[in-house]
Amino acid sequence: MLSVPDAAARIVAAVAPLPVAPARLEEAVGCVLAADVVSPITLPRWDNSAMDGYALHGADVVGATASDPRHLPVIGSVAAGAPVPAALPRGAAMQIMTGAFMPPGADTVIRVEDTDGGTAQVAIHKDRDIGKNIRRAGEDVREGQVAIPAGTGIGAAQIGVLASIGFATVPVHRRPRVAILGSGDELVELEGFAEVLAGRRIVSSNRYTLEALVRLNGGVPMALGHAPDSLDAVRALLQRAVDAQPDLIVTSAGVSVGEHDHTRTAIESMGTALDFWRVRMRPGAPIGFGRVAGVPWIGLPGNPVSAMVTFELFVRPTIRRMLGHTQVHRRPVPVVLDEAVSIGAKLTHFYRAVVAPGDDGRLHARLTGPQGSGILTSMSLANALLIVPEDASTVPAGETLHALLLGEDAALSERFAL
Ligand SMILES: Nc1nc2c(c(=O)[nH]1)N[C@H]1C(S)=C(S)[C@@H](COP(=O)(O)OP(=O)(O)OC[C@H]3O[C@@H](n4cnc5c(N)ncnc54)[C@H](O)[C@@H]3O)O[C@H]1N2
Ligand code: MOO
Repeated sequence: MLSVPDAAARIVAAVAPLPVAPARLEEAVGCVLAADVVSPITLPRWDNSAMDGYALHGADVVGATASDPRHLPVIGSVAAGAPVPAALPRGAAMQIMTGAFMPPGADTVIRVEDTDGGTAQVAIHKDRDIGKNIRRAGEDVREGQVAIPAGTGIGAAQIGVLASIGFATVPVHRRPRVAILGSGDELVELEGFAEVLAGRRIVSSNRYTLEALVRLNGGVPMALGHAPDSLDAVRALLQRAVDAQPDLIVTSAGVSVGEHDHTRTAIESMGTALDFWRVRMRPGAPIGFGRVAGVPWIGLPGNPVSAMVTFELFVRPTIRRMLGHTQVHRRPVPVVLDEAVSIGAKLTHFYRAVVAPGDDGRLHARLTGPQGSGILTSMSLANALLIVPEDASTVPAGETLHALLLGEDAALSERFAL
């Protein structure tokens, strides 16, 4: 049985970033830039005002105070979007709005709060901002400069930069199309909820969690439903998945040792050997990896928590690698245990936990409650997976272990990672 890091490394090494294609800027969020983006323009393009106020020559208002203001004639007004104004002579002021061109000659904008007056005459009663409140041409980006380097993940800020320098499309690695399929006679999708009410079936929640996880991580989910528990049906569904030409096939269930666990057998019967099956972890031990008709396949266990945990550890990094990310794994953060934890088997355990900063400035962890791998609410309450090493039978409260932060709280990792 492989360790978790070895298994993850093996899967990630077996895939590569997908081919590069232009994406519409609006659709590029979550992708990775495949080439340096060189700015065709300088930004800001011209010196402009950072404040609403009066443009003037600083030398004209030296020493201005509320009790000893400087009075200047206002010779015009310039708004954002208006043409470049006339030059400003000494001894005069021009009303100016945030973002408007600076009139040539002016070296200062005094904000409106530090003035009294209007459109004909202005009294300046503070000289604190002499030489200030001007956004200089080129202070953001310069023409010919790499505005965003290849390999950068595209978030909202990158979208903003790319838009402001005129990129309507950007070169990115194509998003992986991920086929999601399940198996089990007990399953229905939501349309069949009456069967659940009648006590005969359960909802195939994995179909929904895996689809959401694929989407959240930048892939394109293709939910292909589930097959009944027969080798032929599982094989037929796998063939449908292959025919849909995905970049990755993710199955849930059918990888354990039960009489109805057909996924592995089906895969093997389709002419491909498994690369590995089983990892020294709980939940999720029966995870498998291989290829079906050349398409990488990750076989997740059916238990809903196991499917989610193994997705985080194995599928997410695979999607990220295909998207072109270099940092594909979550970075473990040290956490202080607020309760003792113990493990039953010599396997690395991933416990659902709530992690939050404590008064000591460190992250603290407590479990979400019962940890059965069918208890999906334990996952919905958690913002982290607590990693309990296989050689630690009991770890007392107060000790430090590591955790993987999930979802929105993953951003905390950067602050607390070692
Ligand atoms: N004798 C043994 N039995 C089991 C072992 C073992 O080592 N020896 N391992 C257990 C562990 S751990 C896991 S995890 C499961 C893995 O089972 P499979 O991946 O083969 O999945 P199934 O047996 O079909 O289902 C397990 C469980 O999950 C539910 N399920 C399946 N698909 C879905 C879905 N799409 N949505 C929601 N829930 C689903 C299914 O109803 C079962 O309750 O095996 C243990 N057994
Ligand atoms: O490994 Mo199973 O995934 O514990 O529930």
